[in-house]
Amino acid sequence: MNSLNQFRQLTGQSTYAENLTHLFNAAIKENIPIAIWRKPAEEQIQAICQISDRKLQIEELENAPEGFIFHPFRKPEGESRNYILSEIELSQKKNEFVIHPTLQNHSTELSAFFHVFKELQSDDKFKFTDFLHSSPEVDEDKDKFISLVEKCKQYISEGYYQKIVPSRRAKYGIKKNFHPVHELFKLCEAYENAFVSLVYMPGNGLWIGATPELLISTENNQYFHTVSLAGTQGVPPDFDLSRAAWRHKEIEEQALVSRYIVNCFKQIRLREYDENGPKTVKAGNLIHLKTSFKVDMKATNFPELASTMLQLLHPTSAICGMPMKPAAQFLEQNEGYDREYFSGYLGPVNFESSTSIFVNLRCSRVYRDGGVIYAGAGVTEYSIAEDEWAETEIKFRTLLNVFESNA
Ligand SMILES: C=C(O[C@@H]1C=C(C(=O)O)C=C[C@H]1O)C(=O)O
Repeated sequence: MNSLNQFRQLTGQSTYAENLTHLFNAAIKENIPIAIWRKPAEEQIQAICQISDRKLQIEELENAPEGFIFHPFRKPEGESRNYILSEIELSQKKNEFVIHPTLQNHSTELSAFFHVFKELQSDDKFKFTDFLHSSPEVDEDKDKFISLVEKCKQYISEGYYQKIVPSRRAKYGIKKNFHPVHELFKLCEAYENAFVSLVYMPGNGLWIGATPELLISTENNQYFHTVSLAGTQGVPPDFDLSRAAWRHKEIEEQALVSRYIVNCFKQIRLREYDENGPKTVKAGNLIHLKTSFKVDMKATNFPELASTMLQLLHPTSAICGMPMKPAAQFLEQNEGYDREYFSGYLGPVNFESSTSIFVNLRCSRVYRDGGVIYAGAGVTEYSIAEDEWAETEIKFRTLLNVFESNA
């Protein structure tokens, strides 16, 4: 029997949640990259994994094979991969495995993988945490973050910067029955407008998140989109968006991000774009200000706009600061830890003629003994340090409220 039929037999009787859980467990056990995601306002979850050992570093999105980009905040040195090739696909729509033709020469690996998958179908003792590293030391000192914000403000008032986005991280415990795939389903249910993701990359760990921030997207090689998202307020669950009121600080902070995007368009002499906003949008327990930008790549004759803008935009002033290079250097010298994939970018590339790449916010890395959660806050000359601390606390709640719920 060929591998594909073997797989069909294995999955035919199970629900999508069961198949996805076993696929995830098999990927963790075999130490192979896997990405599982659900796009904003869509119902279907999608999963891909890569069993061949090709290590791709993708820069040009337009000609990339179907896959998932997973890129850290800082550009990694040397030859590290930032891409998961779609070799085995499991979509919620079909609930059946699709094996890509590129795997034809890898039948030994494929059979070995099926074998592990099959074993795991009847192994209720499997613990994904056994295959992860232990969590690092994390400095959660409030005073240190407050003085970092004060230092940002001081440098801003001296005229070196207009905005800096310092961040911090905190540890949390995970329940005994915590399983990332189950948590992913809960996040999809709780945050229908978020890009929900679960990614495992050998050597770079396991990441889960529900981000509100699009970095770039393209549809049918015709329309390009990006957004500027900034300004944050915590709101109750039934908050009426029309009642949102914004202070000068947030309006200016978000306008800076929009200006940054417009400047990127200017650099490449792109003059025709639609700009819509700023509007108030809800992201779980928070509201933000958002402006959307849209470009017709055919009419403007910019077929490589997505790759070009990805290089120019990241890291945007929503997550790093303005001007970008000195702000990145300031963070490197003063933030006191490596952000890794937090505020990097991630998303599916060239799936059904569309690419959707998001900023990795409201995310957490899961370790053997618990999780580490990340959040940042935009600091301008009008910031109050205590408020920025409170903002990072409520950003943590986006994931933690879901992880702590018993659903
Ligand atoms: C940095 C984060 O969020 C970014 C910063 C925001 C702000 O400073 O108000 C708002 C949305 C995001 O662009 C985060 O969620 O950690």
